[in-house]
Amino acid sequence: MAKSKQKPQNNTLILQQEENKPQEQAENIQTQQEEEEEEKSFEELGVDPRLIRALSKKSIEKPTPIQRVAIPLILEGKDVVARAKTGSGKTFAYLLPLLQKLFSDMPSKKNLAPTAFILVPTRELCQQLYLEVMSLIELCRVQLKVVQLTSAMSASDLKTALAGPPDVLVSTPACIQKSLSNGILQAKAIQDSLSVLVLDEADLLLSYGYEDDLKALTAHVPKRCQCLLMSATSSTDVDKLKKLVLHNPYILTLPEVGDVKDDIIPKNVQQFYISCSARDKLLHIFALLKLELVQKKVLIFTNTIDMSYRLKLFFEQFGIKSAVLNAELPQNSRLHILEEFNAGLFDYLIANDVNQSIATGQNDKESHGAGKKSKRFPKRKLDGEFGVVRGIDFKNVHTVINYEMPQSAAGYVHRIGRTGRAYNTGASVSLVSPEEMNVFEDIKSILGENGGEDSKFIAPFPLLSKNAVESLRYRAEDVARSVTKIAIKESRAQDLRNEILNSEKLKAHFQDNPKDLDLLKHDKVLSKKEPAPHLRDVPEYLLDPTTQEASKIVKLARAAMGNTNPVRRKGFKGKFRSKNPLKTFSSEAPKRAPKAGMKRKGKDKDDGQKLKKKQYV
Ligand SMILES: Nc1ncnc2c1ncn2[C@@H]1O[C@H](COP(=O)(O)OP(=O)(O)OP(=O)(O)O)[C@@H](O)[C@H]1O
Repeated sequence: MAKSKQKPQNNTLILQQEENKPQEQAENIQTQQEEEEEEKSFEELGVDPRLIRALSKKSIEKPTPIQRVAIPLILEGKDVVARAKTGSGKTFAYLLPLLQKLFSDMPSKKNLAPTAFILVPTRELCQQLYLEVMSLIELCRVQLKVVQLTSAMSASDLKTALAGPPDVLVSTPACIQKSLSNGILQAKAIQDSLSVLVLDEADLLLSYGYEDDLKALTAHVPKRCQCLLMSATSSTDVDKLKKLVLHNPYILTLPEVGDVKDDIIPKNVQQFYISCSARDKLLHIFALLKLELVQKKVLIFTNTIDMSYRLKLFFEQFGIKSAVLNAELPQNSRLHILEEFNAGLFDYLIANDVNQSIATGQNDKESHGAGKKSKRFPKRKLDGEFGVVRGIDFKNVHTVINYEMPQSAAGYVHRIGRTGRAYNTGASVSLVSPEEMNVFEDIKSILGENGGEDSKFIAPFPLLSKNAVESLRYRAEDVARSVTKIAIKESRAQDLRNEILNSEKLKAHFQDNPKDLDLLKHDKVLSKKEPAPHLRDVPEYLLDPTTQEASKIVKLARAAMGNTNPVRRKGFKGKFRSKNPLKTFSSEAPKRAPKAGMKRKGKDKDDGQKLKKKQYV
């Protein structure tokens, strides 16, 4: 297959890879697009007015570069591979034309399988995507049936979901394979009905272990089916998938995606680092948060689940409320934590993004051990379909903190990509210990650093002075000592038990009230030891003027961005109390967590204790 010449455009590089098309034609496409595409509106791209109105209700007015190029091609029915950085709007780039096609060619009543499959690597993405599609359809007031499959579904659930059949199916490849092998989905029906196949987050599909599932499916994908492949990075896995499913695709690559520096990280994300010993990391993160030197909301990454709980327990002693998200929690809880965080119910989320099943080589993607209970104690199996970072659209994250460095540049890119989404700005702060310097140097060089020199792209964090850090050392170290291994173990087990109980109730409740979120709090206090009141505030005499100034600047910037209040979802509160099946929990329903530094009265001192009582009576 001959590759055509590469030619950079304003925002997009198009590589034409069609065997049958002469080079000349490829270039014509480039030139034409070069002139026209730059400032096109959704309307000019040919997007259906109903979809444009729906986007407008989501405050989305103009297309992103990848959308400008991809939408017309997909509307024309072309196979497309789109590679664009995280947060560049790839989802709408395929979803808008896909839905538009379904609006105009209403699927045939004779279809025995869905018209469109959207395959993603994790359940979190399935859920997020499903909600996105549903919300567009509702806003457009069009009758289309969309379902998501999860591997927790029994054969009869799958059968019910696929009855009809739905027009759009959102799933992981494993669930499709399960349905095929159970005879719930017929290969012949797929051959007759499938018109569009989307592989989203394609760079991750193979690394999550779906190669065999995909091969089994692609054997039945008809030649006429339009195939779309979306990816944040380019890799051999993407190439493999491309060969597996696509016929003469148009390859769209934003120039940012590649192997040069200011590439895959959005330009609107400022990257910083702080160099400190592993032992001093707690002290530094405490200073960053307590002195308010970073903008909220903050997403904090660790490499182990225990470290996430260590941080949470440490923060609690200073009145900083946070929630932990990890692969061992039940799926409903994880989805709910994500939704609450996105809705602005708490400001600090501590996430662990190491995919243990991949790390240990164990293929656990069909397992739901986290949701199973042994008689005495929940069995801690990790969920291999869990994807906390990859592709998840965290809303309004202004700062990403790498409390521990990721293992690879790709991991770094995916973590940092959770802020600065679309046209927003964001910042990242990486705490780098001497032991992590090698991986940090690798990341810098892969991102285009010129060896050894101080980074222009990942700069030293300027707002935290040595004095400010040292003034907090005593209290930070004192509290750090109290967060023992046993305390971490107990809290982790307690959180898991709570969440398993919650998860059952959540599942039942959300089946009836899919929009209710305000049910359970995930940022509840886990410490047995009550936080000492004097630790909640940093006394004035400990603050040096430079730090106070820095903190003011951050606050001013936040105010200028209109980010002083947490984002709350419309219609979020009080709608369901009367028929809330979680009555036992309603008294625990999230009051706003007190702002850091605000004193609380004795009554709501220990939410963890109260919750425990309610749950175990
Ligand atoms: N044209 C647009 N204008 C403003 N915001 C947009 C636009 N298109 C998408 N968005 C928003 O940008 C955010 C990121 O979009 P999306 O999740 O599609 O990015 P992505 O490229 O798929 O990222 P990732 O590779 O991390 O999955 C979403 O919140 C989405 O609603």
